Amino acid sequence: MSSPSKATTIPHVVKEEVIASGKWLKLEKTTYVDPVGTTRIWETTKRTTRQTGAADGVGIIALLKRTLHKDCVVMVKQFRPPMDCCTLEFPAGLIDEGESAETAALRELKEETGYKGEVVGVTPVTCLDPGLSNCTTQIVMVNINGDDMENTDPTQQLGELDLMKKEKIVVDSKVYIYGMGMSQAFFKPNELRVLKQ
Ligand SMILES: Nc1nc(=O)[nH]c2c1ncn2[C@H]1C[C@H](O)[C@@H](COP(=O)(O)OP(=O)(O)O)O1
Repeated sequence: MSSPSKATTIPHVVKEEVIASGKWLKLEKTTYVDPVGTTRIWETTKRTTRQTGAADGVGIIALLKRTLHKDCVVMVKQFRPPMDCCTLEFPAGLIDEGESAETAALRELKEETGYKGEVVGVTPVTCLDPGLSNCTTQIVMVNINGDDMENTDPTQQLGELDLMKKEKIVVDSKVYIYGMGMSQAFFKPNELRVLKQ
């Protein structure tokens, strides 16, 4: 006997109301219709800085390439006020108005690490924490020629917050997942065929 079928509908947002707003973020009450046709409420955070048509920011996977060295993935350790500790992250930042993801990536990489890079790839717009926020990012792949004179003694241009010292470090989930993917591809490539391609 087949089970009674539930009515299905295309889920969609009906209304977005701002509950609180600051300089960088706002909290909204999102009224939406779920897949079975029930009207519900979701609490949503959004950035106030979003530019039309673009992702909010970029994340940068930068490979430092030097003669006679293994390639290194460049990461940044910085104090993050919402976490009240330092985090280990890929270099990242918000896209400025009128800026492309590629330009933002090279600018942020220079600011946060001192390295001058070359873009070799960029993802489509991806979401970051969709149960919490509509925040989006594009991941930009960058190569750094570490033999270039410009990249032999890189100097960071960090803000005040980045220089604060704290012991505890939380690893960004993107870094962790990247590490697990690399580990899987290297040590157990046959267990997940998609990683072999
Ligand atoms: N949620 C935020 N709250 C703040 O009080 N300030 C914030 C938020 N998000 C961004 N910013 C400020 C902090 C920096 O001065 C600029 C640039 O940020 P971004 O490009 O994201 O750089 P990183 O923080 O290094 O990723 O905006």
